This record gives sequence, structure tokens and C-alpha cells, in this order.
Amino acid sequence: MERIYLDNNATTMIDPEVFKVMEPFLKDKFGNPNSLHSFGTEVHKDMIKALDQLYAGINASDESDIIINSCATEGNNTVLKGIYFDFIQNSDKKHIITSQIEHPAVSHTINFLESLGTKVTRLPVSPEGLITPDSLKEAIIKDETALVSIMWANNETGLINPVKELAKIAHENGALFHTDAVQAIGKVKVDVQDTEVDFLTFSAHKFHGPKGVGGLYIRENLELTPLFHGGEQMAGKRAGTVNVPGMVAMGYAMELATSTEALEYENKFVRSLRDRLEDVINSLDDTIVIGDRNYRTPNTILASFKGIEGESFLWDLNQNGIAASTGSACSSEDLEADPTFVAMSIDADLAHTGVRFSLSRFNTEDEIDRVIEVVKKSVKRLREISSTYVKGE
Ligand SMILES: Cc1ncc(COP(=O)(O)O)c(CN[C@@H](CS)C(=O)O)c1O
Repeated sequence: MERIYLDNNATTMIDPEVFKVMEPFLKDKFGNPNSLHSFGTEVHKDMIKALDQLYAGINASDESDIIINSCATEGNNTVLKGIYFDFIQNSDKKHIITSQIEHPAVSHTINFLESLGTKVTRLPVSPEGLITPDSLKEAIIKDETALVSIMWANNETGLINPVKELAKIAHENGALFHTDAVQAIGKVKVDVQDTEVDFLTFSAHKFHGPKGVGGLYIRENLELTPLFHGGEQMAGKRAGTVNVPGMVAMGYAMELATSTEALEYENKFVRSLRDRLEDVINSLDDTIVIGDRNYRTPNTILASFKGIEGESFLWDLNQNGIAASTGSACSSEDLEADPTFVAMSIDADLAHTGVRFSLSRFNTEDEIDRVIEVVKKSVKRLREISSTYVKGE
């Protein structure tokens, strides 16, 4: 059976063109870039090219830093623990503001910092599922709030937060602004100079690069105590031998994912596939799609099917060769109600029925046609055998 992959917010396939660029660095060009001999120096120009591609992809200024690391989880930890070391422990600014719907790479790290004595405010989401500037204005404490950390786009709903306005409010009150942009890169325009974010994190495997490599953007004239100590790689900002194959692949993946043509394709063709599937889901009885599609990343649907447990639905889809998820992969084992649903005060019974479909540029119209047929049949079958579902109740 042809399998259909609709879980791209969890991870994406490496673009075959990216793999071609990466392959030589997994074979002949294996040198350690810190080595002075030719095996080491011969990879420098490729690393510089990759950095140029990364800087261009997020419109970072030449004076800013992009640190190559292992993933967004590392980048988020670097920022949050760096703020703890440099502000919470060593200044009058002992307050961090975040949101109730961050990825665990942010929320669990902040929980840990709270256990160490950090004052934390977790902003609720609006009924539309967004973090509003007004909620930040109410919570921020001038010259006491050290950092505001709000994700650019939510991994489960795809909802996009107004990071430019939020960063402005942070700066007006003497705070720095971090955004986890994992779900934004390659889906919406990410411009760190226009939005004036101070720190931004991303992972290559979310935009058709390899797993195990990511980036941390640090605005010019800012420094943080590093998370890792050791060698002098990345000018001492991130110790450890650089993952050259991953870096080169991530640079090219960034170029391919953030070009004007790519973003246009994502927001026109991929979105048209998403909207077609979403329209069918909306046509089914007792289903809801979370969030206004015009305020979401173009590839994501988080839908709830009353009377159908998310896991049962996923199993049915998987039996038909279709890969989706009940929310983030990190919480796929967790039967707790989806915090996004709870934060948006969506009925508890619906909160357990969320299914996330996340498309990519590699999906086709024929695939979505088949997904639509399977979804309609699965919902009908699962409700027929449901002991609790009564239409319209
Ligand atoms: C917003 C956001 N922030 C951080 C991460 C972590 O990425 P890593 O490359 O694993 O470090 C993710 C990865 N979210 C996947 C796996 S849990 C999902 O299914 O939603 C993310 O979506």
C-alpha cells in the first residue's frame, strides 16, 4: 500500500537535493574543521556558504550570530538557561514570561528554572488560540521581566502569534524576546530584523533537512553564558565538534525552504491541499478544526471528531497507510487532554479527540484525495461502533 505522510510538524523527509549536497561530507570530506591540515580546512568554505544561507533565510544581519547546535531543544535550553545565569541569578530582573502553549522544550525548561526560584508568568491564549499583545502588556513588569519567550507558530494548531508586536512590548519594558520558530521556518516569512527578536531557535528536520542539527540566532551585541563548555568552536559560544554534514545540509534546506518561490508554493499549493482536506473535515457532523485557517501555518490542521478517541482514529489511518498524529509527537504517548485545547477552553471530551494533519511540499493532490476518502470512512465506522457517540449531542 502506498503510504501517505501527513506528520510533517513532527519531522520531515530530507529533500533529495539536500541529501545530495550533504553526502560528500558523510564520505570524503570528513575532516574536523578545527584541524589545521587540508582535511580540516577544505570544509571551511562550505561552512561559510551554509552560514550565508542561514543568515539569508531569516534575514539576519552580518553582526548577529547564528550558532549551529543539535536541535531547537538545545537552542531553547541555551537561551532560557543563559538568561537564568546572566539575569535571574545576577540582576534585579528575575521574571520570565512565556505562554501556556509552548512546546515542552520551552515549557519544561521554564518549569525547571521556576524550581530554582525564577518568577514565571504563563500567558493564557485568547479564545482564538493566540497570545495577545494586551495579555503581555498586563503581565510584563518594567525592568523586572528579563525575558519574554513566545513561540512564533504553535506545533499542534499551526496558529501564528504576533511576534513583532510582542517583541516591541518586551523591549519597551526592558526585557529581551525569544521565539521558538521551529514551526514557522519554511511556512511563513521569518525576518529577525523586521520583528526585532533577540533570540530565535530552529531545527533542520522541520524544513526538509536532517535530524540532529539546528540553529540559534542571537541578535548583535547580545551574549549569553553558553550551555556547553569545552572547545573553542563557534567562538566559544557552543563547544563541541561542529556537525559539518548537518550544517551544510541545513544551510541548503534553509535556502530551499525560505525562497520567495518556496513560500509562495507553501502558501498557495500546499495550502490548497490543506484547505481541501479541512473543508471535508468541516463538512462532517460534530467535528471542529481549531483556529482560524487565515491565522495558521498553511500546512496544519488540528481537528477534533466528537465520539472518536484520537488514538483510535490514528490507528485506523495508519492501517490505511496514512501517518498523522494526535498532537505533538513528544506528547503522543500522553493521554492528558491536549493543553492547547484546555488553554482554549475546549470541552474536555473533545480535547482527547484531537488529530493533527501536517502537510508538506512533497504531498500531492492524489494523496489528499485518498486521505479524504479514508477520513470519511474511518469517522463513519468509528462512530458506528462508538458506545458514547450520539449524532448532534
Ligand atoms: C515548536 C517546537 N519547538 C521545539 C521542538 C523540538 O524540536 P527538536 O528538533 O526535537 O529539538 C518542536 C518539535 N515538535 C515535534 C516533535 S515533539 C511535534 O511533533 O510537534 C516544536 O514543534
